[in-house]
Amino acid sequence: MKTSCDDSNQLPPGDLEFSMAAIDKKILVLSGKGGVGKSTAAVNIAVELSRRGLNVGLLDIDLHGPSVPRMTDTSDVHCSTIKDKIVPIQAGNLKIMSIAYLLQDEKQAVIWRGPMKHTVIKQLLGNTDWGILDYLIVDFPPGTGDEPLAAAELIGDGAEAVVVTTPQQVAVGDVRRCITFCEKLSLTVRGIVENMSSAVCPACGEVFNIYGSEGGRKLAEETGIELLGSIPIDPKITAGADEGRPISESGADEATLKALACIIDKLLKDTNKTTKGNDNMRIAIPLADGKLTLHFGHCRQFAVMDVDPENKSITAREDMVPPEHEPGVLPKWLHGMGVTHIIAAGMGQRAQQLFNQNGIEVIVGAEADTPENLVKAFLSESLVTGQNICDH
Ligand SMILES: Nc1ncnc2c1ncn2[C@@H]1O[C@H](COP(=O)(O)OP(=O)(O)OP(=O)(O)O)[C@@H](O)[C@H]1O
Repeated sequence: MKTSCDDSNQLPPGDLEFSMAAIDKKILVLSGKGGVGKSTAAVNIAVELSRRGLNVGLLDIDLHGPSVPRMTDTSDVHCSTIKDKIVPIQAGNLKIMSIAYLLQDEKQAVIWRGPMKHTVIKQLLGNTDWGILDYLIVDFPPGTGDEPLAAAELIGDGAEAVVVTTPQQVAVGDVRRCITFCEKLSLTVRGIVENMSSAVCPACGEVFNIYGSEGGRKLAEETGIELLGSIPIDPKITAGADEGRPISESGADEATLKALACIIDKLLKDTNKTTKGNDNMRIAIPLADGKLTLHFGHCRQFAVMDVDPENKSITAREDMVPPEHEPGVLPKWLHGMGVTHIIAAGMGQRAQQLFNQNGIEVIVGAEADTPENLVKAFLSESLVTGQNICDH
């Protein structure tokens, strides 16, 4: 995988909440035990999603055995920081960050105590310059102990889990413990990946279900959680991972590639990105005294209006306090909340560009009025817009 350290698209320092708000979907890849293929699943899900044109982050917080650098051929890379932000490794539209990039030697993390681990995980999440992402795939520490618990809490609301298991594990309690762990944290379990489910004959390509073929399906039925796919044992996966190649570049068997494609299709199937962007509309209006402010740069509140464009009606309103105004922060914050339009009185060209880069359409020159009146006028195409009085 060809990589470089990305020093473009710098964002100003922000905290964990703001970094996470700019990421549409967070998928935590979990397993009840080590060695079942959790990192393999995390790396390949991230790579495949990025190959489908999505902006993806891959974060490895498996402190005791970070495998992502080896699997992505980035073991020799050391990360730089710019303006307090750690610059992730960039491979196309995939951004990779691993605890291993920050360690002087591999064993360093193993001796850290709980609070130190917590601080490092927080830094990796909040201080990495992820920018705007469609997906962040997180390779979690195995098990359901304190480390994964603390990490899941840091990532916060709205994350989903993918549980990786093997046919042997399906039969024991580890997977169920993982599911209980997710329930306790109110984490949605997006699906189960059954790994090493069968073996492919290298001579004829026939698939043998060494452990029987029903384990994953039965577990899915029993728990009501979708079986995303069953990946066979394929020596090409092991060899590819050791050479830093994802499954799709490892010469893996047809059955393996199909299984991986099935997992990605299912993950994307009901990804409702439209709720945050395409069909629905979310209009943000900077406020002062309940009306559109003429001083955008100083506004202390935004009305965020959900709109049904078909019926030209307002479906919800939420008033939000923005973070401190620093270049690039507001567009990122509003994008993270799924805002598609902003109605302002005046705005500088540079700020407009930043909003546009974040997929937010800017309407300038509106007059001080209530958010409801402005949005109704906008929807009926009667919004009066005059001069763009830029107030910086
Ligand atoms: N389906 C598969 N076929 C063949 N080899 C596989 C398969 N899945 C994973 N492996 C190999 O098994 C080993 C363990 O996989 P991996 O590191 O992904 O597991 P893990 O659950 O993340 O382990 P740990 O918790 O120790 O990090 C790796 O060498 C990997 O290449």
